[in-house]
Amino acid sequence: MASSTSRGIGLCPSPIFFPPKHYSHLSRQTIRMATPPPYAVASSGKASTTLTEYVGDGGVGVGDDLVLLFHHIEYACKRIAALVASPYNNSSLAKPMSLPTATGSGSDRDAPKPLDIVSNEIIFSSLRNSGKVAVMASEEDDTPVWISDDGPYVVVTDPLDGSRNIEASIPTGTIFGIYKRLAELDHLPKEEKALLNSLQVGTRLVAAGYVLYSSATIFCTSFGAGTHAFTLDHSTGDFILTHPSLTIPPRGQIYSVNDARYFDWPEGLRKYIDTVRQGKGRYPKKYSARYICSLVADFHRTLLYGGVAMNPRDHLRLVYEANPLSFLVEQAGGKGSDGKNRILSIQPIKLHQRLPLFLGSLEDMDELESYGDVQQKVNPGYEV
Ligand SMILES: O=P(O)(O)OC[C@H]1O[C@](O)(COP(=O)(O)O)[C@@H](O)[C@@H]1O
Repeated sequence: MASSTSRGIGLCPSPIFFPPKHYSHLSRQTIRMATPPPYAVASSGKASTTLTEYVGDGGVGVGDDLVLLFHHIEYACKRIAALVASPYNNSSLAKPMSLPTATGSGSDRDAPKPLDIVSNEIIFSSLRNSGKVAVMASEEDDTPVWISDDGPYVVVTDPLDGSRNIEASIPTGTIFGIYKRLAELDHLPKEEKALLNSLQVGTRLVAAGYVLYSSATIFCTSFGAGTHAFTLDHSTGDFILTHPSLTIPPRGQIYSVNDARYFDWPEGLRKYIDTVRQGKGRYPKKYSARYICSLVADFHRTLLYGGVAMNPRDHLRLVYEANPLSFLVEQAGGKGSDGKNRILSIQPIKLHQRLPLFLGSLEDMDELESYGDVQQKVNPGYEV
Protein backbone atom coordinates (compact mmCIF):
# COMPACT_ATOMS: atom_id res chain seq x y z
CA MET A 1 0.00 0.00 0.00
CA ALA A 2 1.77 3.09 -1.22
CA SER A 3 -0.08 5.56 0.90
CA SER A 4 1.27 8.27 3.11
CA THR A 5 -1.69 7.73 5.36
CA SER A 6 -2.19 4.86 7.70
CA ARG A 7 -5.08 2.56 6.95
CA GLY A 8 -6.90 1.47 10.04
CA ILE A 9 -7.61 4.69 11.93
CA GLY A 10 -10.46 3.84 14.31
CA LEU A 11 -13.74 4.54 12.56
CA CYS A 12 -16.91 5.59 14.28
CA PRO A 13 -19.50 2.88 13.82
CA SER A 14 -21.97 3.63 11.08
CA PRO A 15 -25.31 4.27 12.72
CA ILE A 16 -28.09 2.88 10.56
CA PHE A 17 -26.87 1.75 7.18
CA PHE A 18 -26.78 -1.84 6.08
CA PRO A 19 -23.27 -2.56 4.79
CA PRO A 20 -23.29 -3.83 1.23
CA LYS A 21 -20.04 -5.72 1.54
CA HIS A 22 -21.64 -9.07 0.93
CA TYR A 23 -23.23 -7.85 -2.27
CA SER A 24 -20.31 -8.23 -4.59
CA HIS A 25 -21.36 -11.69 -5.71
CA LEU A 26 -25.05 -10.85 -6.03
CA SER A 27 -26.97 -9.94 -9.13
CA ARG A 28 -28.79 -6.67 -9.65
CA GLN A 29 -32.12 -8.46 -9.17
CA THR A 30 -31.03 -9.84 -5.81
CA ILE A 31 -29.87 -6.43 -4.62
CA ARG A 32 -33.22 -4.96 -5.54
CA MET A 33 -34.99 -7.64 -3.54
CA ALA A 34 -32.69 -7.05 -0.55
CA THR A 35 -33.23 -3.31 -0.63
CA PRO A 36 -36.28 -2.15 1.31
CA PRO A 37 -38.81 -0.21 -0.74
CA PRO A 38 -38.68 3.54 -0.21
CA TYR A 39 -41.07 4.92 2.36
CA ALA A 40 -41.32 8.28 0.65
CA VAL A 41 -44.35 8.51 -1.58
CA ALA A 42 -44.82 11.38 -3.99
CA SER A 43 -48.12 13.30 -3.99
CA SER A 44 -49.09 11.31 -7.10
CA GLY A 45 -49.12 8.26 -4.83
CA LYS A 46 -46.19 6.80 -6.74
CA ALA A 47 -43.23 5.69 -4.67
CA SER A 48 -40.17 7.87 -5.13
CA THR A 49 -37.22 6.57 -7.09
CA THR A 50 -34.15 5.77 -5.05
CA LEU A 51 -30.61 5.96 -6.34
CA THR A 52 -30.34 2.17 -6.11
CA GLU A 53 -33.46 1.74 -8.19
CA TYR A 54 -32.44 4.42 -10.62
CA VAL A 55 -29.05 2.93 -11.28
CA GLY A 56 -30.47 -0.56 -11.47
CA ASP A 57 -33.64 0.07 -13.40
CA GLY A 58 -33.71 3.62 -14.49
CA GLY A 59 -33.02 2.93 -18.10
CA VAL A 60 -29.44 4.03 -17.73
CA GLY A 61 -28.31 0.56 -18.84
CA VAL A 62 -25.01 0.68 -16.98
CA GLY A 63 -24.62 -3.04 -16.32
CA ASP A 64 -24.47 -5.03 -13.13
CA ASP A 65 -20.85 -4.21 -12.31
CA LEU A 66 -21.47 -0.49 -12.18
CA VAL A 67 -24.72 -0.99 -10.27
CA LEU A 68 -22.78 -2.84 -7.59
CA LEU A 69 -20.01 -0.31 -7.52
CA PHE A 70 -22.50 2.51 -7.09
CA HIS A 71 -24.15 0.68 -4.26
CA HIS A 72 -20.86 0.62 -2.41
CA ILE A 73 -20.02 4.25 -3.16
CA GLU A 74 -23.46 5.22 -1.92
CA TYR A 75 -22.89 3.32 1.30
CA ALA A 76 -19.47 4.94 1.83
CA CYS A 77 -20.92 8.40 1.36
CA LYS A 78 -23.68 7.77 3.87
CA ARG A 79 -21.01 6.85 6.39
CA ILE A 80 -19.07 10.01 5.62
CA ALA A 81 -22.26 12.07 5.89
CA ALA A 82 -22.84 10.65 9.36
CA LEU A 83 -19.25 11.33 10.32
CA VAL A 84 -19.10 14.98 9.25
CA ALA A 85 -22.31 15.61 11.17
CA SER A 86 -21.16 13.83 14.32
CA PRO A 87 -19.94 15.43 17.56
CA TYR A 88 -16.49 13.94 16.91
CA ASN A 89 -16.17 16.15 13.90
CA ASN A 90 -15.94 19.14 16.21
CA SER A 91 -13.14 17.65 18.23
CA SER A 92 -9.85 16.01 17.37
CA LEU A 93 -10.96 14.58 14.03
CA ALA A 94 -11.16 18.06 12.56
CA LYS A 95 -7.59 19.06 13.42
CA PRO A 96 -4.92 19.01 10.69
CA MET A 97 -2.27 16.30 10.76
CA SER A 98 1.39 16.69 10.02
CA LEU A 99 2.22 14.90 6.81
CA PRO A 100 5.73 13.53 7.24
CA THR A 101 5.75 11.05 4.39
CA ALA A 102 4.11 13.31 1.88
CA THR A 103 6.33 16.26 2.73
CA GLY A 104 9.40 14.09 2.77
CA SER A 105 8.55 12.64 -0.61
CA GLY A 106 7.98 16.05 -2.14
CA SER A 107 4.28 15.33 -2.39
CA ASP A 108 2.07 17.98 -3.87
CA ARG A 109 -0.70 17.30 -1.39
CA ASP A 110 -2.09 19.51 1.34
CA ALA A 111 -1.80 18.42 4.98
CA PRO A 112 -4.85 16.24 5.60
CA LYS A 113 -7.11 16.31 8.63
CA PRO A 114 -8.01 13.08 10.39
CA LEU A 115 -11.44 13.36 8.84
CA ASP A 116 -9.84 13.38 5.38
CA ILE A 117 -7.99 10.19 6.25
CA VAL A 118 -11.02 8.48 7.73
CA SER A 119 -13.12 9.42 4.69
CA ASN A 120 -10.40 8.06 2.44
CA GLU A 121 -10.42 4.86 4.46
CA ILE A 122 -14.18 4.54 4.18
CA ILE A 123 -14.14 5.00 0.41
CA PHE A 124 -11.23 2.61 0.03
CA SER A 125 -12.87 -0.19 1.99
CA SER A 126 -16.13 0.22 0.10
CA LEU A 127 -14.37 0.10 -3.26
CA ARG A 128 -12.41 -2.96 -2.21
CA ASN A 129 -15.53 -4.68 -0.89
CA SER A 130 -17.35 -4.06 -4.15
CA GLY A 131 -14.94 -6.39 -5.95
CA LYS A 132 -15.37 -4.14 -8.98
CA VAL A 133 -12.40 -1.84 -8.71
CA ALA A 134 -8.93 -2.46 -10.11
CA VAL A 135 -7.38 0.74 -8.84
CA MET A 136 -8.27 3.67 -6.64
CA ALA A 137 -6.45 6.98 -6.99
CA SER A 138 -7.21 9.35 -4.15
CA GLU A 139 -6.23 12.90 -3.45
CA GLU A 140 -5.24 11.63 -0.01
CA ASP A 141 -2.73 9.06 -1.25
CA ASP A 142 0.64 9.73 -2.83
CA THR A 143 0.20 6.98 -5.39
CA PRO A 144 -2.77 4.99 -6.71
CA VAL A 145 -3.63 1.79 -4.90
CA TRP A 146 -3.95 -1.39 -6.93
CA ILE A 147 -6.90 -3.33 -5.53
CA SER A 148 -7.81 -6.21 -7.83
CA ASP A 149 -6.51 -7.56 -11.13
CA ASP A 150 -9.95 -8.28 -12.51
CA GLY A 151 -11.80 -5.23 -11.21
CA PRO A 152 -13.40 -3.68 -14.29
CA TYR A 153 -13.20 -0.08 -13.03
CA VAL A 154 -10.77 2.62 -12.01
CA VAL A 155 -11.99 5.12 -9.41
CA VAL A 156 -10.47 8.55 -8.83
CA THR A 157 -11.64 10.47 -5.80
CA ASP A 158 -11.31 13.41 -3.49
CA PRO A 159 -12.89 11.73 -0.45
CA LEU A 160 -13.61 14.94 1.48
CA ASP A 161 -13.17 18.19 -0.35
CA GLY A 162 -13.40 21.45 1.56
CA SER A 163 -12.32 19.89 4.82
CA ARG A 164 -10.62 23.16 5.76
CA ASN A 165 -14.18 24.27 6.58
CA ILE A 166 -14.99 21.36 8.76
CA GLU A 167 -14.67 22.86 12.23
CA ALA A 168 -17.22 25.50 11.25
CA SER A 169 -19.70 22.90 9.95
CA ILE A 170 -19.64 24.48 6.52
CA PRO A 171 -20.57 22.10 3.68
CA THR A 172 -18.05 19.61 2.39
CA GLY A 173 -18.23 16.99 -0.34
CA THR A 174 -16.94 13.78 -1.87
CA ILE A 175 -16.03 13.84 -5.56
CA PHE A 176 -15.44 10.75 -7.69
CA GLY A 177 -14.88 9.70 -11.28
CA ILE A 178 -15.08 6.21 -12.78
CA TYR A 179 -13.14 4.90 -15.77
CA LYS A 180 -12.87 1.43 -17.27
CA ARG A 181 -9.72 -0.48 -16.47
CA LEU A 182 -7.44 -0.39 -19.52
CA ALA A 183 -7.04 -4.10 -20.28
CA GLU A 184 -4.20 -3.36 -22.69
CA LEU A 185 -2.08 -2.37 -19.66
CA ASP A 186 -2.74 -5.59 -17.74
CA HIS A 187 0.72 -6.99 -18.49
CA LEU A 188 2.53 -4.06 -16.83
CA PRO A 189 3.87 -4.05 -13.26
CA LYS A 190 1.21 -3.02 -10.74
CA GLU A 191 2.62 0.39 -9.92
CA GLU A 192 2.90 1.33 -13.55
CA LYS A 193 -0.53 0.15 -14.62
CA ALA A 194 -2.09 1.72 -11.52
CA LEU A 195 -0.66 5.10 -12.49
CA LEU A 196 -1.46 4.91 -16.19
CA ASN A 197 -5.02 3.73 -15.54
CA SER A 198 -5.48 6.70 -13.20
CA LEU A 199 -4.17 9.22 -15.71
CA GLN A 200 -6.93 8.66 -18.25
CA VAL A 201 -8.21 11.69 -20.09
CA GLY A 202 -11.58 12.99 -18.85
CA THR A 203 -13.38 12.20 -22.11
CA ARG A 204 -13.04 8.53 -21.11
CA LEU A 205 -15.08 8.92 -17.93
CA VAL A 206 -17.85 6.36 -17.68
CA ALA A 207 -19.51 8.05 -14.72
CA ALA A 208 -18.80 10.76 -12.18
CA GLY A 209 -20.46 12.27 -9.17
CA TYR A 210 -20.25 14.29 -6.03
CA VAL A 211 -21.93 14.02 -2.68
CA LEU A 212 -22.64 17.28 -0.90
CA TYR A 213 -22.73 17.13 2.90
CA SER A 214 -24.80 20.15 3.82
CA SER A 215 -28.23 20.92 5.28
CA ALA A 216 -29.21 18.12 2.91
CA THR A 217 -26.95 15.33 1.70
CA ILE A 218 -27.13 15.33 -2.08
CA PHE A 219 -25.74 12.64 -4.39
CA CYS A 220 -25.37 14.08 -7.87
CA THR A 221 -24.24 11.83 -10.66
CA SER A 222 -24.03 11.21 -14.37
CA PHE A 223 -23.41 8.13 -16.46
CA GLY A 224 -23.05 10.21 -19.59
CA ALA A 225 -26.78 10.65 -20.16
CA GLY A 226 -27.71 13.75 -18.19
CA THR A 227 -26.95 14.79 -14.63
CA HIS A 228 -29.27 13.69 -11.86
CA ALA A 229 -29.35 14.49 -8.16
CA PHE A 230 -30.71 12.46 -5.25
CA THR A 231 -31.36 13.71 -1.71
CA LEU A 232 -30.77 11.54 1.33
CA ASP A 233 -33.90 10.72 3.28
CA HIS A 234 -32.42 10.33 6.74
CA SER A 235 -35.47 8.44 7.97
CA THR A 236 -34.98 5.58 5.51
CA GLY A 237 -31.35 5.88 4.46
CA ASP A 238 -32.38 6.15 0.80
CA PHE A 239 -31.18 8.68 -1.71
CA ILE A 240 -34.36 9.88 -3.43
CA LEU A 241 -34.34 11.25 -6.96
CA THR A 242 -35.11 14.94 -6.46
CA HIS A 243 -33.45 16.61 -9.45
CA PRO A 244 -33.85 14.43 -12.56
CA SER A 245 -32.07 15.71 -15.68
CA LEU A 246 -30.56 18.78 -14.06
CA THR A 247 -29.98 21.56 -16.54
CA ILE A 248 -27.74 24.46 -15.68
CA PRO A 249 -29.32 27.77 -16.78
CA PRO A 250 -27.51 29.06 -19.89
CA ARG A 251 -26.85 32.29 -18.01
CA GLY A 252 -26.66 33.03 -14.30
CA GLN A 253 -26.17 36.18 -12.34
CA ILE A 254 -23.62 34.90 -9.85
CA TYR A 255 -19.84 34.61 -9.89
CA SER A 256 -18.08 32.50 -7.32
CA VAL A 257 -14.43 33.15 -6.58
CA ASN A 258 -12.12 34.00 -3.70
CA ASP A 259 -11.83 37.65 -4.60
CA ALA A 260 -9.34 38.44 -1.84
CA ARG A 261 -6.93 37.29 -4.56
CA TYR A 262 -8.00 40.17 -6.82
CA PHE A 263 -4.58 41.83 -6.75
CA ASP A 264 -2.91 38.56 -7.82
CA TRP A 265 -5.31 38.11 -10.73
CA PRO A 266 -4.33 38.81 -14.33
CA GLU A 267 -5.80 41.80 -16.09
CA GLY A 268 -8.39 39.80 -18.06
CA LEU A 269 -9.96 38.23 -15.00
CA ARG A 270 -10.09 41.54 -13.13
CA LYS A 271 -11.80 43.15 -16.11
CA TYR A 272 -14.31 40.34 -16.41
CA ILE A 273 -15.30 40.47 -12.74
CA ASP A 274 -15.38 44.29 -12.69
CA THR A 275 -17.59 44.25 -15.77
CA VAL A 276 -20.19 41.73 -14.65
CA ARG A 277 -20.52 43.12 -11.17
CA GLN A 278 -21.32 46.50 -12.62
CA GLY A 279 -23.92 44.97 -14.91
CA LYS A 280 -21.91 46.01 -17.99
CA GLY A 281 -21.36 42.56 -19.45
CA ARG A 282 -23.27 40.77 -22.22
CA TYR A 283 -26.05 40.22 -19.69
CA PRO A 284 -27.00 43.68 -18.49
CA LYS A 285 -27.63 42.80 -14.84
CA LYS A 286 -25.36 43.36 -11.87
CA TYR A 287 -23.89 40.05 -10.78
CA SER A 288 -23.72 38.91 -7.17
CA ALA A 289 -20.83 37.14 -5.50
CA ARG A 290 -21.18 33.85 -3.64
CA TYR A 291 -18.17 31.95 -2.35
CA ILE A 292 -18.32 29.22 0.27
CA CYS A 293 -14.71 28.08 -0.34
CA SER A 294 -15.92 24.53 -0.59
CA LEU A 295 -15.80 23.33 -4.16
CA VAL A 296 -18.70 20.89 -4.08
CA ALA A 297 -20.99 23.42 -2.42
CA ASP A 298 -19.98 26.23 -4.78
CA PHE A 299 -20.37 23.90 -7.74
CA HIS A 300 -23.75 22.57 -6.62
CA ARG A 301 -25.17 26.06 -6.28
CA THR A 302 -23.77 26.96 -9.70
CA LEU A 303 -25.43 23.93 -11.29
CA LEU A 304 -28.77 24.96 -9.86
CA TYR A 305 -28.66 28.73 -10.26
CA GLY A 306 -26.21 29.20 -13.12
CA GLY A 307 -23.29 31.59 -13.35
CA VAL A 308 -19.66 30.66 -12.99
CA ALA A 309 -17.67 29.04 -10.18
CA MET A 310 -13.93 29.40 -10.45
CA ASN A 311 -10.58 29.02 -8.83
CA PRO A 312 -8.25 30.79 -11.26
CA ARG A 313 -4.97 29.71 -9.67
CA ASP A 314 -3.24 26.33 -9.93
CA HIS A 315 -4.95 24.83 -6.92
CA LEU A 316 -7.63 22.31 -7.79
CA ARG A 317 -6.69 18.93 -9.17
CA LEU A 318 -7.36 17.80 -12.71
CA VAL A 319 -7.78 14.12 -11.89
CA TYR A 320 -9.88 14.22 -8.72
CA GLU A 321 -11.84 17.45 -8.98
CA ALA A 322 -11.76 19.17 -12.37
CA ASN A 323 -12.52 16.12 -14.53
CA PRO A 324 -15.45 14.68 -12.56
CA LEU A 325 -17.09 18.09 -12.09
CA SER A 326 -16.54 19.04 -15.74
CA PHE A 327 -18.20 15.80 -16.79
CA LEU A 328 -21.21 16.67 -14.61
CA VAL A 329 -21.47 20.27 -15.77
CA GLU A 330 -21.22 19.27 -19.43
CA GLN A 331 -23.89 16.64 -18.92
CA ALA A 332 -26.06 19.42 -17.44
CA GLY A 333 -25.48 21.62 -20.50
CA GLY A 334 -22.67 23.80 -19.12
CA LYS A 335 -18.93 24.05 -19.58
CA GLY A 336 -15.74 23.22 -17.69
CA SER A 337 -12.47 24.87 -18.70
CA ASP A 338 -9.05 25.93 -17.44
CA GLY A 339 -9.74 29.36 -18.91
CA LYS A 340 -8.49 28.32 -22.34
CA ASN A 341 -9.08 24.62 -22.90
CA ARG A 342 -11.88 22.15 -22.31
CA ILE A 343 -10.99 20.34 -19.09
CA LEU A 344 -12.11 16.92 -20.32
CA SER A 345 -9.67 17.09 -23.23
CA ILE A 346 -6.59 17.78 -21.13
CA GLN A 347 -4.35 14.72 -20.85
CA PRO A 348 -3.22 14.41 -17.21
CA ILE A 349 0.52 13.98 -16.90
CA LYS A 350 0.77 13.94 -13.11
CA LEU A 351 -1.56 12.36 -10.62
CA HIS A 352 -1.87 15.40 -8.36
CA GLN A 353 -1.68 17.91 -11.20
CA ARG A 354 -3.27 21.25 -10.36
CA LEU A 355 -4.77 23.78 -12.72
CA PRO A 356 -7.08 26.82 -12.90
CA LEU A 357 -10.70 25.72 -12.98
CA PHE A 358 -13.78 27.48 -14.34
CA LEU A 359 -17.16 25.75 -14.33
CA GLY A 360 -20.54 27.12 -15.23
CA SER A 361 -23.26 28.26 -17.57
CA LEU A 362 -22.49 28.18 -21.26
CA GLU A 363 -22.99 31.89 -21.92
CA ASP A 364 -21.16 33.00 -18.79
CA MET A 365 -18.25 30.70 -19.57
CA ASP A 366 -18.02 31.93 -23.17
CA GLU A 367 -18.01 35.51 -21.99
CA LEU A 368 -15.37 34.82 -19.34
CA GLU A 369 -13.10 33.01 -21.80
CA SER A 370 -13.43 35.87 -24.29
CA TYR A 371 -11.27 37.93 -21.87
CA GLY A 372 -8.40 35.55 -22.69
CA ASP A 373 -6.15 36.35 -19.80
CA VAL A 374 -7.99 34.74 -16.87
CA GLN A 375 -5.52 32.24 -15.42
CA GLN A 376 -3.84 33.44 -12.23
CA LYS A 377 -0.10 32.86 -12.56
CA VAL A 378 0.86 34.52 -9.26
CA ASN A 379 0.25 31.85 -6.64
CA PRO A 380 2.17 32.77 -3.51
CA GLY A 381 0.68 30.05 -1.27
CA TYR A 382 -1.96 31.67 0.87
CA GLU A 383 -2.19 30.74 4.51
CA VAL A 384 -5.98 30.49 4.67
O1 LIG B 1 -7.89 29.12 -1.19
P1 LIG B 1 -8.76 29.14 -2.38
O2 LIG B 1 -8.01 29.50 -3.62
O3 LIG B 1 -9.97 30.01 -2.20
O4 LIG B 1 -9.22 27.63 -2.63
C1 LIG B 1 -10.38 27.09 -2.05
C2 LIG B 1 -10.69 25.78 -2.66
O5 LIG B 1 -9.84 24.84 -2.10
C3 LIG B 1 -10.60 23.73 -1.67
O6 LIG B 1 -10.79 23.83 -0.29
C4 LIG B 1 -9.90 22.46 -2.04
O7 LIG B 1 -8.68 22.40 -1.36
P2 LIG B 1 -8.44 21.22 -0.34
O8 LIG B 1 -8.50 19.98 -1.17
O9 LIG B 1 -7.08 21.52 0.18
O10 LIG B 1 -9.52 21.26 0.69
C5 LIG B 1 -11.93 23.85 -2.35
O11 LIG B 1 -12.96 23.21 -1.68
C6 LIG B 1 -12.10 25.33 -2.43
O12 LIG B 1 -12.92 25.62 -3.50
